[in-house]
Amino acid sequence: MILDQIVEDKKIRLKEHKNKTSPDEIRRMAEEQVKIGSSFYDALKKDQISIIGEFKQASPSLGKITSKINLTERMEEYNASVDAISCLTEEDHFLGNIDYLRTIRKQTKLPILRKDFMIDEYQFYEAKAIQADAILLIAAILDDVMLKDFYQLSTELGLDALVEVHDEREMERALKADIKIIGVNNRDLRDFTIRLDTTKRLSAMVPGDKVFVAESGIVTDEDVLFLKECHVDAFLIGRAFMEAEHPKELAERWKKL
Ligand SMILES: O=C(O)c1ccccc1NCC(=O)[C@H](O)[C@H](O)COP(=O)(O)O
Repeated sequence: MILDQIVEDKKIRLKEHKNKTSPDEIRRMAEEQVKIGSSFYDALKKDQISIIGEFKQASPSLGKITSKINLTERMEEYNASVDAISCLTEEDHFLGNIDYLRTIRKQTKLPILRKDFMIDEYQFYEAKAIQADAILLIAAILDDVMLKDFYQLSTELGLDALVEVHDEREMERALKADIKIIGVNNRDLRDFTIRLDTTKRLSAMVPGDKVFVAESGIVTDEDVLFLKECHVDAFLIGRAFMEAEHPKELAERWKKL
């Protein structure tokens, strides 16, 4: 499965990162950071629907999405219309980079989610050092012990954690670990098919005190209306915004629907 390949490539990248900035140094950098971004949790836990606008240049399912985007113009639109930013920092499959997140940080006080494949403590200190406000934990690549330990480490570092699940079993694991922010990825990572019905199916399991996020495959008004019926707190939107000339228009329309 693609996740196995991504994790293998991530291990190689991790070695490179650790050679460039040692674990001791990255911890020191993390400790020195003063928080700039607002709370990711608070941005999603509102009465109205929230939108997380993603920056991603490519993905395994879509290939290259954009040629060259004007980051400053995009950030002006995101700053005026979305509630949080998601920034891919994975290099090999999404063409992301931690420097990309650093650049975005300079242009916003909105909370930033570091979207990556977190498999090692080092990445959490790195996320803090580059001034991310939240990280993604993918249940499919973490066992229960790793999920618990990484969640605790995130909390200790003042990072919110969005825990991503794909099915009932992973949802049960997230609930058992008492995770506050749970996202359902509608993309089946075995064949990349999108089924928004996954959010609907799993919504029945989510207690009202959780922040519930629908991720992936949200591109039309009908998609937004369907997911609003599933009582989600937030949408995470990548492709539709990256391909739109003006993501602000889409975000404003979808909030009002
Ligand atoms: O999108 C992929 O191909 C993919 C493959 C393997 C792991 C994760 C993948 N996607 C990451 C995401 O979660 C999406 O970037 C995010 O939910 C936004 O999705 P979309 O709005 O469909 O671009």
